[in-house]
Amino acid sequence: MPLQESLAHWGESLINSPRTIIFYLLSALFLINTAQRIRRWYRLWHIPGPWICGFTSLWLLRKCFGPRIDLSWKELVDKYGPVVRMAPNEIILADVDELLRIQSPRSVYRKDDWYLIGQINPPFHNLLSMQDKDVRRERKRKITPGYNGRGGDDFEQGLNKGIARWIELIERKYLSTPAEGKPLDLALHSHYYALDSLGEMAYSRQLGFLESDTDKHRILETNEKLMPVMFLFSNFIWLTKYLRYWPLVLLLPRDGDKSGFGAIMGFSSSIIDQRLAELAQQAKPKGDILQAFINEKLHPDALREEVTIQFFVGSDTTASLIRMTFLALLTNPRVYMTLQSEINNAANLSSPITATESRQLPYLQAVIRESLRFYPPVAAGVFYKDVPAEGDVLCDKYFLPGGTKVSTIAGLTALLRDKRVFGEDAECFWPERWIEAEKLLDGGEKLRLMTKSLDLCFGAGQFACPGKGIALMSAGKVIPELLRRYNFSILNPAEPMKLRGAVAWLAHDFWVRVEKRPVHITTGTNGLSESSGAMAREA
Ligand code: HEM
Repeated sequence: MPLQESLAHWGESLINSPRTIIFYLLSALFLINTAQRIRRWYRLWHIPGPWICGFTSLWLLRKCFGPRIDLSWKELVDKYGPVVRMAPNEIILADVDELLRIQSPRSVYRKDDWYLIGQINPPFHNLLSMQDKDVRRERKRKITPGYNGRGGDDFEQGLNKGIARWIELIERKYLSTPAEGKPLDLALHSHYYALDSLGEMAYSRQLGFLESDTDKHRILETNEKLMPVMFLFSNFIWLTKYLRYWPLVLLLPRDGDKSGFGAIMGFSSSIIDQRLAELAQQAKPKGDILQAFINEKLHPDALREEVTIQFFVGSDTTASLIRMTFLALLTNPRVYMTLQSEINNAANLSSPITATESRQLPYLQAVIRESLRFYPPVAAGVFYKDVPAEGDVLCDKYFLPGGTKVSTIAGLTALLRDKRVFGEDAECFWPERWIEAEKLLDGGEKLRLMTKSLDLCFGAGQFACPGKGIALMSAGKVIPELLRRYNFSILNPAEPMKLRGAVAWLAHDFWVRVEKRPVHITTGTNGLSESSGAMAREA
């Protein structure tokens, strides 16, 4: 009896004390959480990686706040091998053949919810944010002709206008003399150039960044603030889903915004409406990307999404390629001088240099390839693909159950600095490696291996970037045109540029001094003379 009584008393006190109830509830939650974590750890226990990454995403979270997450991923690959666990369900893959296999047109891997960060205008989707394989294939089929220049216009016309405006701006405001220095921020201006020339190629309009020399609609300022947030969200997919709901949806750009990419969206919408109205009045079709999309009978909603996404994915990346090439040149005087003399010695170059001429300058092409290798423009993005439901085996060794997220970009920096492929000096910027590889008497094998890795900068197979040709043409024309006209030097050698990886590279304060070179440029086939101001204004 006394025992029964004391047990009943103990039971009562357990239930009656609120503190005790809270204690038991918290303990139960803790046990459930621990059990879940152990279950998640066990799913991929056989994948190498830091032990903490098997239980929590804290490692990834911490790296998201650092400036160079790509180098942290490389360290993991160097230490653990080509398949590494970086979070409980997230894998880095750094094997070229496996990356090509899982992205091939027949692969049943699909885009993960990570791509929802590319859905700039919910509920509508663009090619980047679409996940359904069949819907994507159909959309890509329709938009590819536009990216390949089948709108009719030569993309070069648009690029020439962008180049002319940049030169006109330099001549007007940024030419330094021994008596006076006029610093120019190459980080900012390369982005202005990328946006302006995309405006020309996408819908034959100038966006006016270079002409006004301002961050119109505060696009870049907003981008700079938004990208780190998006980057953080993109690594925590469950958060990304909430981005579609109030109040987080307010962070996303919206058609009609006065600033940020929403302003470009609004501008694109009005241009599309105007173009459709003109065509209805039998106006002569233009030859730009928009026209190519219209020719493929894209719905007006799809037109708006596909035209606008180009500015999100095409401007940061192209600007990054241009500015990182300049950074590499200005910090390697020998490479800089070799390239300048190749340009000086090339006979009868047009002005601006045509895409064909640019492709015929071997050292320039080697410099651009090396710049892509050394600073891949999207090396800080994960671009997860989901393992199909039946699971998959990577590198003949590692079984991944269905639903595991495999990053097809996180392994890129490790691959592009792999000494077995790029040589013992893979950690150095050295364009000659591409020229030397071409000379080897190995039937082109080494060059093929190097190029196979490098091409992964643009994704592959069914996910490959359709803007690759535009980006390479854009950089291939503007870089030599600026180098033949001006001498550039870095103003702050200790920290030439402020850089932070957040999917793309956020760069600012790349201050340089620009001086006119004593070279004579004859008016070439494209009509850009030494004084290009008149042409820029006409354009
Ligand atoms: C150096 C410049 C560029 C680089 C390195 C680059 C790289 C990439 C990468 C890695 C992807 C993602 C592949 C994946 O999902 O796995 C991508 C997708 C895409 N890029 Fe680019 N890009 C560049 C320039 C451009 C330009 C200039 C445009 C447009 C004018 C563009 C348009 C797109 C589009 C629409 C997609 C989505 C493709 C799809 O989902 O099938 N990109 N790009």
